[in-house]
Amino acid sequence: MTTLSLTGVAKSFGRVEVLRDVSLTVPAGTRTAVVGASGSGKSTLLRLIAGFERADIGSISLGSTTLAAPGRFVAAHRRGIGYVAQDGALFPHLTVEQNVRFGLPRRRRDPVRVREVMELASLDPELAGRYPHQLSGGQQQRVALARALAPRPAVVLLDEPFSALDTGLREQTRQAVIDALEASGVTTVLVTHDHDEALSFGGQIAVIAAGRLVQSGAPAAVFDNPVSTEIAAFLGAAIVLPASPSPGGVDCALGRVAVRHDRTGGSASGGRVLLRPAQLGLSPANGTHNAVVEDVRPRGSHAELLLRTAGAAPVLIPLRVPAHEGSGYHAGMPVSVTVAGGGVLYPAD
Ligand SMILES: Nc1ncnc2c1ncn2[C@@H]1O[C@H](COP(=O)(O)OP(=O)(O)OP(=O)(O)O)[C@@H](O)[C@H]1O
Repeated sequence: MTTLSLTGVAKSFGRVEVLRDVSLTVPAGTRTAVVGASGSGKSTLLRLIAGFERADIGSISLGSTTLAAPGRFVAAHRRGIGYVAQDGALFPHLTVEQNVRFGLPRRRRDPVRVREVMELASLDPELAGRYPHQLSGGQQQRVALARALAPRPAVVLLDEPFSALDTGLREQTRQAVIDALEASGVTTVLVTHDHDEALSFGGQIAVIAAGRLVQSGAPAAVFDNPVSTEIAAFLGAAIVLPASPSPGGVDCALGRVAVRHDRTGGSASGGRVLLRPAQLGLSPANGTHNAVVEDVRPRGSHAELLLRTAGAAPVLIPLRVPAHEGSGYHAGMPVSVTVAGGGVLYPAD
């Protein structure tokens, strides 16, 4: 178990700056998910840690060993880092067992260790003699993980390892991989563009946007208090409403809301308040209303409602309700929306 640290890392390809001033610490034995939109620089970051690319400036270290810094570069195969690619990158002409064994140095190709890591990755011993094309996508990814874990690396890097799997298999494989990483206690970095995956992967999430690390911390803390409304929307459904100051909070189209976190620096002029759909309660209006149903779309187990807030500057709010509740609403119906808990206040646009 070793701590991975990046300090002030930057990388350009030609004139294109892909990463800028990235600093990140992944404590020994913990898991961090780096999440960002396509092209934000996630894979490049992993490739710099793995030693497949050289940083222009900054340093990367593992415990007390500097892997990369001005004037120093440890080659990829000497870093003690395991890498799992998007498609697993298994050798098609080798069996499962041979693929896993390949992860071990030539003189230490111990069959006991092969069996041990296969078990760690929840791979049935019966699969040992199969070839990659005889496995499901999820099994292939678990073989790739077993191969990466076999030599007991200090760090494992996972580059979108679940993105090619379909929904059910993805969930199942993700949990098997998390369990294997947990049991091996290896320091891990996952990159993904999927916010749910990132929020449920480990103890830390790091959000990257246009090559900059914009926020990092415990997943619940980052989700609860995003640095910007853009990051809030990237991490999950977000409702952002104009807000003016009022005693004990702010006034917005849904009424008075307490401020849970103030990101305006204490501005007395209000701004915009962020709420999450799970905070909203909906009922048919009984007397006063603060919104009107614009549209109802049944979606099997749930219904998607679009609400238009009442008042001078209406805002559209998408909301999900269970199917049996959705049938109680129709377009044009006045409704009462309540807000539980506070919001996060941001400066006006
Ligand atoms: N070897 C390279 N030469 C030139 N440009 C590159 C190279 N590798 C990456 N880039 C560019 O760097 C930017 C970031 O790429 P990167 O693959 O790191 O992003 P990403 O966040 O992993 O994206 P995705 O989720 O789509 O894989 C992109 O604009 C990409 O075109």
